[in-house]
Amino acid sequence: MQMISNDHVKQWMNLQPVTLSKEDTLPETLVLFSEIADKELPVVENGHLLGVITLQDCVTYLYEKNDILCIMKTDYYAVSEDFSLNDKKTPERPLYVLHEKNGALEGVVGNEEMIAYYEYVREREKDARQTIEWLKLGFDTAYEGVAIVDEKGTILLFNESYSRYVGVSKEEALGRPAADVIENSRLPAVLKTGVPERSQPHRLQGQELVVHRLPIWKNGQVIGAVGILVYEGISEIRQVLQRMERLQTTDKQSEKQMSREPLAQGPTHFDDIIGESPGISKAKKIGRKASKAKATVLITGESGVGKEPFARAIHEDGSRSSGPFVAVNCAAIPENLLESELFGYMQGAFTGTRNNGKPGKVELASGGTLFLDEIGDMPHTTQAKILRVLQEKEVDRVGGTTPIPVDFRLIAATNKDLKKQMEEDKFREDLFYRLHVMPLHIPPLRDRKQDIPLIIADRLPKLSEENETQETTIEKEVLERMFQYDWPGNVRELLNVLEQMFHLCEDDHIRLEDLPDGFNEQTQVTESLSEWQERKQKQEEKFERKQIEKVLGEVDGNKSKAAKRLGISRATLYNKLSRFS
Ligand SMILES: Nc1ncnc2c1ncn2[C@@H]1O[C@H](COP(=O)(O)OP(=O)(O)OP(=O)(O)O)[C@@H](O)[C@H]1O
Repeated sequence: MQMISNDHVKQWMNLQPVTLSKEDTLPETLVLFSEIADKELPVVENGHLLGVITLQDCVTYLYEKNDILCIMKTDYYAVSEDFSLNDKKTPERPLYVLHEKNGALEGVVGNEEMIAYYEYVREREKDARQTIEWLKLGFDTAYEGVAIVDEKGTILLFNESYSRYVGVSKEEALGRPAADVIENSRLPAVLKTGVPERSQPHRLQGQELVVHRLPIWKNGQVIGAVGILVYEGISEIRQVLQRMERLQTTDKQSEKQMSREPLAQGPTHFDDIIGESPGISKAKKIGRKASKAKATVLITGESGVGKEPFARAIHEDGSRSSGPFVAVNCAAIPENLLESELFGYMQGAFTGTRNNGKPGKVELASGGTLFLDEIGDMPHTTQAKILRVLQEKEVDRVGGTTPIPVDFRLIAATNKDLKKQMEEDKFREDLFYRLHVMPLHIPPLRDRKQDIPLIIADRLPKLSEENETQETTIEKEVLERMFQYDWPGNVRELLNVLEQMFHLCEDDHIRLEDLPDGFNEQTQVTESLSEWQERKQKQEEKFERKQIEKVLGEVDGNKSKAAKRLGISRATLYNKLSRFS
């Protein structure tokens, strides 16, 4: 039995159309024409269609003939009730729907019915467009990466998440064979076998993922396949399992230990570096590649963007992960101590040293990674020495005579413009090119504000967990205000602001009034670093003051007890109180 769809004439035909009988005259017929929108009328006898009279003929022969049968035509447009109005270009003339078996006239689809049908089609298309829009949005918002290929394995659809996972833009991917775009793709194999592959581990860009590969069957044939990346990484599943384990463990102490350890250090794997913006995804893609290579990586980006997490992730993801990760902040160590810190010193190298000498960080990094942070602040003479170490692969301890072989991978980072520094003769050109083998730039937070909610969603539950409080929530308006802000201190500032608000807020809910002062000015804040530092200092003072007042309240104003609780001396407490007053 044929299913009747909304396009079939049966749904639209007029069951009581205006009809003529054999006895009708031409003048009577003309009067009827004036009442209808069609230019043709059916002549019916005993429910059967004898023929049709056209308006044109009726007018032409009005004064010559009276009998309609003389001008009746039989070349009418007859269809059965399952005729689809969507199938062919619908004729301008009425459609006469005849019963398939007995040929009786069942109804007519004239002008009015066609107008109603077109109106319905327009509405349906509008709905379809809206549905497609929603599907597209949902497709791109989905956390899972989804790719759809046709029977030849050509990519037809590719969502944002997939694009992020494989680091290829949609424009580049669409229309290309899946095997060219997706590393080790098994979608072509699934197209061949037609057998779904569910929950399979898959390595993509050095990242472990769980994937489903599902063939699409239609009318008994595989017409395509869907690839779904389910989790951002197997490490995420591990994290979920760890979280569950943590919930189950009764030993609270070890529970705290487990949750605090990674927090104190920050992200150490690419999966833990939060952000899905194109900028951070690109940086992660380069970082993953870098972890597989041996070349020196130069990480650039403003202060607080997360250069150290990237350096750690490159180390952890690479072949040297079992070796040490040794970090040196070149800006934090006084110039005269930097060389002995980096290269070590021999016994008696300095007057007053009684020990047996000390290995430097370069030596300590042997078998692992040396991370030289703020390399732009390294003095010229030290730059020459580090260059020699890189070229010769051996280090001379200060005061030593025999070079010591070293084998380390170097990752350098800076928030300075090294090219400009070279022009100003502050940075050695030869060292720059030695470092600039795999450049990795981390964009500032203001250029990837879509990462803000993700960082908050990651950090806030951890703060609650660390502080053993109820899960803290945040008002949407606070996020909106955060989107308007420029974040000169980048992720570091965001984490700092979040922590302040976490401690200040009432009833475990962060509201607009908990935002530090700078945010409550409606104007866009674009401030210099020094202005930011000054404002940050004020915020910290405000926060400190609130903390002290809170503790003083808890100990009924007893300053000795308060100092003890705050972990500071009484003198420091008095000092702070006098500064606040
Ligand atoms: N994408 C991120 N996801 C989670 N935490 C992040 C991210 N980016 C940065 N952080 C955290 O933000 C803080 C600041 O980052 P970090 O110290 O690495 O910045 P930096 O670029 O090295 O700054 P500086 O140039 O001042 O050394 C750290 O606690 C780091 O763990």
